[in-house]
Amino acid sequence: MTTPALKTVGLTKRFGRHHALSGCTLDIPAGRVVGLVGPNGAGKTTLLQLAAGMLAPTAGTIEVLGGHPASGADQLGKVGFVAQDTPTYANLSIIDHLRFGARTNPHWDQATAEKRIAQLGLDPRQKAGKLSGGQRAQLALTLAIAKRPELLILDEPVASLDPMARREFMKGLMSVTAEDKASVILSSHLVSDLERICDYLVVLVASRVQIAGDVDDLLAGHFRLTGTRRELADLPGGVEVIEEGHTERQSTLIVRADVPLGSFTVTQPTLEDLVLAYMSQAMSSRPAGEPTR
Ligand SMILES: Nc1ncnc2c1ncn2[C@@H]1O[C@H](COP(=O)(O)OP(=O)(O)OP(=O)(O)O)[C@@H](O)[C@H]1O
Repeated sequence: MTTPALKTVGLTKRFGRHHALSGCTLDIPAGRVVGLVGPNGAGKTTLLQLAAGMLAPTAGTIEVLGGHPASGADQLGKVGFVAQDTPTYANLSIIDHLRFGARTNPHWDQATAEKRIAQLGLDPRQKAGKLSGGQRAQLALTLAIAKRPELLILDEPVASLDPMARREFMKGLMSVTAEDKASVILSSHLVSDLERICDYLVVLVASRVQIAGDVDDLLAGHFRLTGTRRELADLPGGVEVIEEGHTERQSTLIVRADVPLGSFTVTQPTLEDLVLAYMSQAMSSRPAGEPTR
């Protein structure tokens, strides 16, 4: 069996009395592009920072590529991390950033870094402080890619980008994953940002993992049922209702099922339908009055 990219058991992070991440258990195979989706404050950054070794767990365990996060030079060299605010040094030029990368990373790939900067049309002498938000995000991604990491962790990499820049960023990322076979974990509020490139999905809401798995398996195991309330009242065993919506004439259910549903009107939900269903299930099962943070 190959070593998982990320394995957590009961991983929990508290800040004071507040749970930012609760009992998170994941076993994500290597070689995947993983979408970590959840609303504001769900715990996405906390999980990614635990994986990057920037935070220590309160309870539970976490392994990244079979090792402890940030446990030494070897482990640090295997993981590239781009934080949410895509930090760069404002007074250093792009070329200085590449020099710094070359000096601090044992597997640094200068040719790839220079090629990406040229493809992006950036002037290597430009100071990072003078770049736009999107260009800075591209520079931070270039630095992370040129490390040649086995796992690339990107925290909301497209949040500050306009739609064109989003597309360019995702295109760049796709070419990297195709060439390098690296594992990638990237977070977003929106599944629409991720669904074209991710083959594995983790939905995190209110500090808990709601569902995680292979995108194809998730889609194959979930269904949208439509009919009258009466028709849908009597579901067979093995069907779990994730979300339900009713109008006077028609009811719609998103269900998870491992039994035939031949007697119902069944269509295939999109990945976005599925994520929204799990998000609303998690929000509605939160006890009344429980704060979101
Ligand atoms: N250093 C900290 N001290 C106290 N609370 C924190 C700290 N970092 C995060 N939190 C809290 O933990 C929860 C999870 O935060 P986190 O940043 O992981 O969420 P997120 O899913 O990344 O949110 P967003 O999409 O808004 O970036 C939030 O309620 C946040 O306020």
